[in-house]
Amino acid sequence: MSDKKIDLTPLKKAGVPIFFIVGGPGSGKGTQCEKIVAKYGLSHLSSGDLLRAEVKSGSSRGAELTKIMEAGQLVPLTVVLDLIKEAMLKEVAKGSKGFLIDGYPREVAQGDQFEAEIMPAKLAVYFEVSEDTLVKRLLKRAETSGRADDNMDTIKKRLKTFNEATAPVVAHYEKKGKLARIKAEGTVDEIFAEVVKHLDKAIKA
Ligand SMILES: Nc1ncnc2c1ncn2[C@H]1C[C@H](O)[C@@H](COP(=O)(O)OP(=O)(O)OP(=O)(O)O)O1
Ligand SMILES: Nc1ncnc2c1ncn2[C@H]1C[C@H](O)[C@@H](COP(=O)(O)O)O1
Ligand SMILES: [Mg+2]
Repeated sequence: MSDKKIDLTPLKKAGVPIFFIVGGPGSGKGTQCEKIVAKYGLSHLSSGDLLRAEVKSGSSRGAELTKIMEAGQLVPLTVVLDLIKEAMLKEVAKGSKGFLIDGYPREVAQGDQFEAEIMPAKLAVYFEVSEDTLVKRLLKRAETSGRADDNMDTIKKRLKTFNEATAPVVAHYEKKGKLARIKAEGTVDEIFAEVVKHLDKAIKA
């Protein structure tokens, strides 16, 4: 990352569809995105994965990012948005058919800034899952994930951040008529069947 302005012309010219994928920690965003990629061939960019890669790269801000993520808090908007822009540009250069932006927006301002600077999203897909289920899934994932934030202490903090900062995102896109609210307590395939209904409709529109 640098302070240089990112030239978004190729991304804007591509004009491909963009879907925001929103949900609490462990709601199944990554799991469903994998299935969407397999069916629709869209490019999947997870803001959390991009941040973890940035930490792994050993960049100067890695230590600062680790601290924020282990505290279950949100990293600054410009840091995430710049990582997403760079990743989108790389995908567009490879001929991307469209994007799943997983874990973004985490706060209303993130969505507004993304849409103002890049392009409006077609739809925000929201996976609605109870806190009990989220905790169960994350504790199970903790057995194998190696993720520093898959522990009870950080999970509680991530849920608090979700309720305070991200729940308003859901209301924001609902008000704009751009929200697909999907009850996501069932099996992966049951949830995916609902996802397909919404994506097919949005892609045709
Ligand atoms: N429908 C489901 N039923 C049971 N387990 C599921 C379901 N969907 C996903 N999982 C599992 C897979 C993972 O171990 C865990 C969390 O799913 P995952 O796709 O990683 O969530 P996520 O991407 O929303 O979480 P995070 O925000 O932490 O990255 O739950
Ligand atoms: N869009 C984001 N804004 C701020 N912080 C973010 C964003 N996406 C991820 N993060 C940080 C905070 C999260 O707790 C961790 C892990 O993200 P995840 O999507 O759960 O993998 O990264
Ligand atoms: Mg994920």
